[in-house]
Amino acid sequence: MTYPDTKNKGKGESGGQSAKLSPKEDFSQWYHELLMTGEIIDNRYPVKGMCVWFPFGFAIKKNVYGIIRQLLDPDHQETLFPLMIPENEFMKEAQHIKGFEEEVYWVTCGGTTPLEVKLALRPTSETAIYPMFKLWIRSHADMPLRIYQIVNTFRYETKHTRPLIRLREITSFKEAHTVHATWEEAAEQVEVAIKRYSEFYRRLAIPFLVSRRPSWDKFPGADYTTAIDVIMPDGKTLQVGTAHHLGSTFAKTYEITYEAEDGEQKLVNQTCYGISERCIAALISVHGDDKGLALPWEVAPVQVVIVPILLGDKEKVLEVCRDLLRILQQAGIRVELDTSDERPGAKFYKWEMKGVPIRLEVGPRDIEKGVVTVVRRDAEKLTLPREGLAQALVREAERLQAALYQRAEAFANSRIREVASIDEARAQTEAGVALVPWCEKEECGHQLEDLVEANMLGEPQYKSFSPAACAVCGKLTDKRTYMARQY
Ligand SMILES: Nc1ncnc2c1ncn2[C@@H]1O[C@H](COS(=O)(=O)NC(=O)[C@@H](N)CS)[C@@H](O)[C@H]1O
Ligand SMILES: [Zn+2]
Repeated sequence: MTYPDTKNKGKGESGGQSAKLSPKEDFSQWYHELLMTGEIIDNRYPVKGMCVWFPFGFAIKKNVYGIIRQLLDPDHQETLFPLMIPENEFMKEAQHIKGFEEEVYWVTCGGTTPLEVKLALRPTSETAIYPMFKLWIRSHADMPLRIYQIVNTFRYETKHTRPLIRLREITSFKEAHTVHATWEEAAEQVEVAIKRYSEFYRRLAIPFLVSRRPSWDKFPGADYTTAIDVIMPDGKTLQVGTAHHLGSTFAKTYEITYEAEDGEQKLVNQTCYGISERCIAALISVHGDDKGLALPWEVAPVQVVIVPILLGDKEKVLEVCRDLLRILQQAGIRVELDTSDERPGAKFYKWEMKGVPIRLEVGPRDIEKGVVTVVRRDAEKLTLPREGLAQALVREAERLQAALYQRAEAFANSRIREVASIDEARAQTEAGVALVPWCEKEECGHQLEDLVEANMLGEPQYKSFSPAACAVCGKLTDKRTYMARQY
């Protein structure tokens, strides 16, 4: 399948390569162009905030979400709830929790027949799932209950929409919902969720921040929200995962109780935690460079591409390449042999742009010496013997993983700085994250956001700090908040 616009896009008139776009120079243009030329997302669908997955992008997503399933399946059960939520159930949330009534889409008729009861398209599924939890939970024995689903959800976003980042149809919304007998057990589950998300982003070689959101920015109906944020190439942050302690708020609204030992009905405690395709936006943005995508081995649809250098005895070169293809396939590696009639240089450009972790070049001289030229996407070039090549490539893949993480970590660390004053925080959040002393009083928090003109990501988790003066009121505090501009 060819996508005419993507093939020609990215090349100048001469068919050469376009002026190299760099994520650090002009992130937004680089990002939008790469989604097209990298055949990830086609943003030309005629509904605002709704996009099409190209097959290559979809293959990346399948591998990425395969990791999420691997991390959740040992102690969660995957399931599926309906897309549409009856108004009476949805409005319970709107009355009690005032979360999503401004973001929800409604279905009001079937064909030409008006519906008795309007149906909401799930913006997230608490109001679809929790009436069923009321039926499912009877006693202690039914808990802990841990389910998740990976579905599309719909939010009438009024801010600027952006592919993968701010959508009106979120196509790959992984939402987990858990039920516990006590508040403490639910709190433990929030920690488990953050640990699984941390493992997930580490396997994508993506560094991240973990913060407790300020009370005014938690999930509607939650006791607290812990969020995972990634620093994007332009220094703004992207919220790529959230875990919410819901206490018994939804249990009250949906009357979810269990019979305790003493025979009385007790309200349950709940959590929910979600990741969307923003994780793909982070993967593309954090590792991408002026050559295009750079994909970690574990999620790359094509892990190794073989480019024959057709000089001298062409048939011999092709025969050796086909042999290599078979050996690597048998070793379980996702490998392609590019026998198209483009010049090798154009092939190098194409496969680098698509983020292929390792390229093999095989020419007559390599064959003479029984070796292969190996080019890792982070530009490491080496020569390896054909003997034992598959194992050697897996080792190179591990080195690439470490190199990608180190490159990303160095960038992220360069964009975080501890500051003491509001002016320093303003300067730092122009294109980065400021770590600001904050006494945790709400009015100081609101003043901080107003005067710094950036968002509070909240209190860094798993870190402690020495006393410093709150940047607003001067009170000594060992508390800090991250601040940044957010997508
Ligand atoms: N419009 C959107 N487009 C893409 N991703 C989004 C959008 N809105 C939220 N997300 C992502 O989805 C994650 C979960 O959304 S949420 O509102 O924070 N949490 C919930 O909906 C809870 N029910 C947990 S599943 C967010 O952390 C964010 O990464
Ligand atoms: Zn203060």
